[in-house]
Amino acid sequence: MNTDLALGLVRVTETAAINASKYMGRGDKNAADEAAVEGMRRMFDALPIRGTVVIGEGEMDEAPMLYIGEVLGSGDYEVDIAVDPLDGTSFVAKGMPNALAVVAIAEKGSLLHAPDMYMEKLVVGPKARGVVSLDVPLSENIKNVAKALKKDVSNVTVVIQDRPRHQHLMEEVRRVNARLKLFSDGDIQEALATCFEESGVDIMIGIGGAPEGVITAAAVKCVGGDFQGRLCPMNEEEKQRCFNMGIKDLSRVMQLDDIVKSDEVYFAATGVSDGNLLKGVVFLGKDRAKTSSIVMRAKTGTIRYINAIHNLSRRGY
Ligand SMILES: O=P(O)(O)OC[C@H]1O[C@](O)(COP(=O)(O)O)[C@@H](O)[C@@H]1O
Ligand SMILES: [Mn+2]
Repeated sequence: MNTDLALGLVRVTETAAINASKYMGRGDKNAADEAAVEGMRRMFDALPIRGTVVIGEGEMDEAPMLYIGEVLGSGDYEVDIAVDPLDGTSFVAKGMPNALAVVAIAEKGSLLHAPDMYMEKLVVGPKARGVVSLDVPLSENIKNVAKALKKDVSNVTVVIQDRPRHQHLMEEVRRVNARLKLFSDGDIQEALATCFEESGVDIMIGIGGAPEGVITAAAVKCVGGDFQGRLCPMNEEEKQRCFNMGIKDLSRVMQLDDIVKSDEVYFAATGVSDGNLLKGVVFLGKDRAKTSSIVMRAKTGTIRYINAIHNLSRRGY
């Protein structure tokens, strides 16, 4: 795969982030999302790839752009694309921190092709790789992670999205006296934090979006952590959609290598509003904006932080 793609991919998330950040605090999550989608799509089309969206903004009938199956790019290098133009749409609408523009691309045929639905996820960092499973109780996973990290269980921190569907998980964390961190939205950023030791979180578990799951898996592969996922169809129609996309066994826990089959995978993210990992977009004077991004490649394990100052009028914003 062309290694220059890393910079090209950052342009995609930078543009999505700048576009979305114009909607900070306007109370309109759809407008923020649409702006991100437009920016992302435009910059994808400038890349020398022929990319197919394998998981993203919904299926063709329900999403005008970046829908599953959409082909992007102006070259012939074939890749799979997983997109979430704006993770944390409600953060942008409310003018809150932690919104990100994110994307992952990988060698053709290597990313999970699935509908835009829910997925159960379990994520840990590199030192706890191989010691957790979605098939065992959370309490057991916590104990195994404590052992792997050489920590007391009471010092292990589990991060969970604050939703009623996760009540039983929260109770289990409390029952074993581990630490619990809740978040309202944006599970990609929270999950990825488990792979950065200084973040102070060790395990992310819970049900969230499947596109976010595939993108998180790509990022986790780049940093050497562990990811497991299981699709959660909510009704017969969603089950049928999975079967139509070739997913036969819905009860099976998918391992990281099932979701991201190749090492030829890149992940890029740009902060829209300030977050744990990245700063948000800052507008400087009349026509400049500063962005902060991360881009990673699994094959080499390189993690790049890229700060950029954009001249908006010259770039045609
Ligand atoms: O809000 P729900 O239905 O619980 O879904 C959880 C999903 O929503 C998010 O919190 C926000 O996603 P969007 O901003 O892309 O809508 C995701 O990070 C998470 O995976
Ligand atoms: Mn999202």
